[in-house]
Amino acid sequence: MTDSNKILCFGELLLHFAPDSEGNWLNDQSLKIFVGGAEYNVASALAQWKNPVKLLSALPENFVGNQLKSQLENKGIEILAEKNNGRIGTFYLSSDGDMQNASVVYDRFPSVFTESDFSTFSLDETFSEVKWLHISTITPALSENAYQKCLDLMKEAASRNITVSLDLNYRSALWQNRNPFEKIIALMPFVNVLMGNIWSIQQFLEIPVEYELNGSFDDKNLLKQAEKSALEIQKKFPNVKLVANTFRFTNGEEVNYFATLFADDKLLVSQQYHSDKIEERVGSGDSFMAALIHGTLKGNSSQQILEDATKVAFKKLFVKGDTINDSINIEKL
Ligand SMILES: O=C(O)C(=O)C[C@H](O)[C@H](O)CO
Repeated sequence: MTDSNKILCFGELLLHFAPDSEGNWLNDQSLKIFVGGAEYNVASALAQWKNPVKLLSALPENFVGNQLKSQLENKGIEILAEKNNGRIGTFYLSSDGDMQNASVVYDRFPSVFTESDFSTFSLDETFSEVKWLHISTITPALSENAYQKCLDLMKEAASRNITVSLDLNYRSALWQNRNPFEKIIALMPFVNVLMGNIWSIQQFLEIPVEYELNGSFDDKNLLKQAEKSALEIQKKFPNVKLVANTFRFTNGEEVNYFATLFADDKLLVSQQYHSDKIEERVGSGDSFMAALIHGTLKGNSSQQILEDATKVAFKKLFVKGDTINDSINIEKL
């Protein structure tokens, strides 16, 4: 029997158009394009660190789809691609923009992913050699089929003893006029590793931020709240073994960054990082998630997992594009 050692990620592959914010790209007739998508970003980092990875996604049946497929394969990502005549989803975000605010323009409805019924691959094929499943809260927001597939994959993973991770990343443009609570709460019983922050936990799981916070990154109440939220999560969902929180405080170009990990009934706190100038606001959380998966699968201590993931995520703030590059080697941070 072959050992199960693959990480399966499920999510939409996107093209990210990154114009400069002054609009010079129009005169220059030149636009930066990155390949993105939260789960793809995780898969890409994991593959770069030599983990066997599969991505369940969707690709159009045209040369764009074929070229993307080759690109992924060259990176060492095995792709299970649903196919139809749709187009690849895209988003526009200027080179200094932030996914979390209104500056992102999505153009992904419909797309080959949002139109898919995800029926091409059987569960046996999808889960063959898999030991970890990763999904983010972006995917269940995309279509009823995508949400249903998240639920089916998570249920199946739990029944096969496959670890399940969920990144609680909130994209307001995707949940307009909808409360995500009901959908996300239905996924939670199958989750073992959760990543987010005290505010996304409040947003998705309705576990409130109760401590008064003064807005500064060294407010001790942030830690008290991180512990309280994690305890509450474990009370409601005992299968959750790890809860990671990232704390990114940006003020203009300046950034302060640290993270926490609740593991074995204890809140661990990482080293703090500071820079006067942030270079890239996209993909840092995804690189944190990838490092969390990598370190857990390697059997590293919880404190080392946390320190490595925090350092990776901080370094990603200086790497352009949605994914990490060779400058971030988790074995030599
Ligand atoms: O917003 C989305 O749906 C994306 O997946 C795009 C980005 O790559 C992702 O948000 C970065 O975390």
